[in-house]
Amino acid sequence: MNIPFTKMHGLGNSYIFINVFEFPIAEEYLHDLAIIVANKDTGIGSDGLILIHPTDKADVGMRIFNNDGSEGKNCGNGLRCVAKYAYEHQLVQEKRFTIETKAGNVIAEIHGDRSKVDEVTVNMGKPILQRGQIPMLGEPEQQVIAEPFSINDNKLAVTAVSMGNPHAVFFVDRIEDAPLTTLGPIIEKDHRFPEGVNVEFIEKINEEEINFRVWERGSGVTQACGTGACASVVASILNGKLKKEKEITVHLAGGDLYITWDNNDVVWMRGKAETTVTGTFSWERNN
Ligand SMILES: N[C@@H](CCC[C@H](N)C(=O)O)C(=O)O
Repeated sequence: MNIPFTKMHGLGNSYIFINVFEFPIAEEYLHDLAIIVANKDTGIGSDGLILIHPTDKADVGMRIFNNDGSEGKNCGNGLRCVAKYAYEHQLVQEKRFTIETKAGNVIAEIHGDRSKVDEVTVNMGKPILQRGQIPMLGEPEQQVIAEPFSINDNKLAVTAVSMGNPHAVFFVDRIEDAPLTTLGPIIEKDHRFPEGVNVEFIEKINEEEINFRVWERGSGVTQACGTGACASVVASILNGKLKKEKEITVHLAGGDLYITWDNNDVVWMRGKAETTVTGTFSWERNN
C-alpha cells in the first residue's frame, strides 16, 4: 500500500497527516499504522498519526493516534496543523472554519494566506473540571484543585483539567527539576485516572509567562502539547497563580504558545503550525 502523507508539527510536536478526502484508510489499519509511521528507526518518525477526514458535522474532521497506536480525543498542536493543511489545500474556503474532533467541534482561524499559513488561533471551548468527566476517580461533581497526590514516595499536589482529553498538572519551583521521565510514565497509568492521563509540570515565571514540560499519554515526552498548554493555564488560574482574560505565554520545549482563558470560560490557543515534508509511505502489511 502506498500512502501519501504530510509530516507537520506544532512546536516540534510532530504527526504524520493523511488526507482521507483523497486517500481513505480502513479502520482496522489505523492502530498499527500509527505505530509504524511514528517509529523513527523503521518508519517516518513522529509523535503519532492524524487523519484529516470529511464529516457532515463540521467543515473538516480530525482523528489523532498517539505513537503507541492509542486514539486520543483531542490534540491542540494537531488542530493548528489540520487548519493550516485544510486552508492551504483548499479543503475549506474561509479563514474561519470548524474542525470536528472526538471531543466535539472547535473553531479555527487562519493567520496568513493560502500560500503560507503562519499561525492559527483555535477556540478550544470550555475546559471540563468535574472529576467524573476528566475522568478521575472520586466524587464525580468535585473539582480537583491542588489535591494531595502521593505517588511512590513523592507527595505532590494535582490539578486535573480536561480539554476533551485528560491532563494532570503539577507545579514545580524550577522546570529543570521536573520529574518528567521518572514520574511522568507512572502518573500516566495511575489507577486514579481510569483512561490514563497526560502529565504536565509547570513553573510560573511571572503574571504572563509559564514554563511547561509534558509527558503525553500514549506518546511519552514530546516537545509540546497544545491541549496540555491550555490545561496548564486553566490550572494556574484555578490555583490563583494567573488571571483570566490575560494572554499567557507558555514556554514549551519546542517553542511558545499563547493561551487565554476568557471571562466566558472559553480557552483560546494561538501558535505556529509548520510543514516538514510530504511524500509517499510504502507499507507492506504482514497479514
Ligand atoms: N499532543 C497533543 C495531544 C495528543 C493526545 C494526547 N496524547 C492524549 O492521548 O490525550 C496536543 O497538542 O494537544
